[in-house]
Amino acid sequence: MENEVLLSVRDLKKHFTMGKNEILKAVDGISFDIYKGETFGLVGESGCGKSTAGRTMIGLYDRTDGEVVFNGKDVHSLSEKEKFQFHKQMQMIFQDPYASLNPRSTVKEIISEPMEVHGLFPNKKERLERIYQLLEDVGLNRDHANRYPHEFSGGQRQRIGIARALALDPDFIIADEPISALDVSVQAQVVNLLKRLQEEKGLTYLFIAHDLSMVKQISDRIGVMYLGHIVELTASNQLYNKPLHPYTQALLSAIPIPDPDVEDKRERIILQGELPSPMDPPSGCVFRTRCQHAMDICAQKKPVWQEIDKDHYVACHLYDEHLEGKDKKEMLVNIR
Ligand SMILES: Nc1ncnc2c1ncn2[C@@H]1O[C@H](COP(=O)(O)OP(=O)(O)OP(=O)(O)O)[C@@H](O)[C@H]1O
Repeated sequence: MENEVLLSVRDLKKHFTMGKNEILKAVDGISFDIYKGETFGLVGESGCGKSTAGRTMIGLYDRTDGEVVFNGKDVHSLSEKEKFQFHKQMQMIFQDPYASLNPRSTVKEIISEPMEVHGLFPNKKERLERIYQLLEDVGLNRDHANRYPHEFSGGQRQRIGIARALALDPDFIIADEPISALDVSVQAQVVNLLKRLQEEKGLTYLFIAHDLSMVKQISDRIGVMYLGHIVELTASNQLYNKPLHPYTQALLSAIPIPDPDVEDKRERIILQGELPSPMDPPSGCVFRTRCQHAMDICAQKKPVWQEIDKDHYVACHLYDEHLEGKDKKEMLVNIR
């Protein structure tokens, strides 16, 4: 069956003006499609532009350039009326559920608010029934409705945030590091909940995270971000089994393997130094990975975004056509 595109991002840029003449290129030309019903994972280290990409896609930030097309419409060119409708279809779940829930509101009020704003379930009794249903959908119960956020654990608070995001029955949810602030034991529960809700409600997710191990479990396809760019994009399994970009290889090698025999034998690629600033980005990923050989080429020109295997895209000079034969072999040997 042909994949149906729900959201299409084309050469999207979001730059922040910092000082007089200083521009921070948080997102600097990213392109990908998200298919109906899938989970698209966006991963990369802190500061690479994942959240900014998500916020620009949902229209919380204006774009600097490029476009985001959702259900055939350009998100940044909607009329006020269209915007209102659009916000019903696209929701966001945040990293810190405590900060995103009003501490002075009860759970009932928190979940009710988006419905009130959009005039859904005007009948109070029906709305309350809907709130109870949403609480049950996320593994809480109706007794929780009159309590306040501080009375809940981190995992439960994230469930409240998810219930609120579901209140308008959206098609698409951006989950921005939804499990990073939670205990490891609770993380899997929230991931399982998100998966179950996806199946039950036919949801499409953009799942933003810095931790590749968890992203693998939930994502169908993954885009790897580095300093405002996507450097590799493919199906989740393919990315784990055959990572092409040295940066992806380095991120993967940082994930611990539970089997000590395998863990002892494998070679780790350590990312070197602090993550460089997008205010003053280096050319390529050479300072973070071991790809010393590509340094000269990266400084000269940006690598081309190309499909190396079926549905497996990468932007890296290691895969340039002109680098056939000995040069290419040498470079590949040096990063593996
Ligand atoms: N509103 C803003 N104004 C100015 N700079 C910003 C703003 N939001 C983000 N940035 C900068 O843009 C860059 C990308 O930040 P962003 O939060 O998108 O990265 P991230 O990959 O989501 O990282 P994290 O996981 O730490 O949130 C960073 O250098 C950040 O300081």
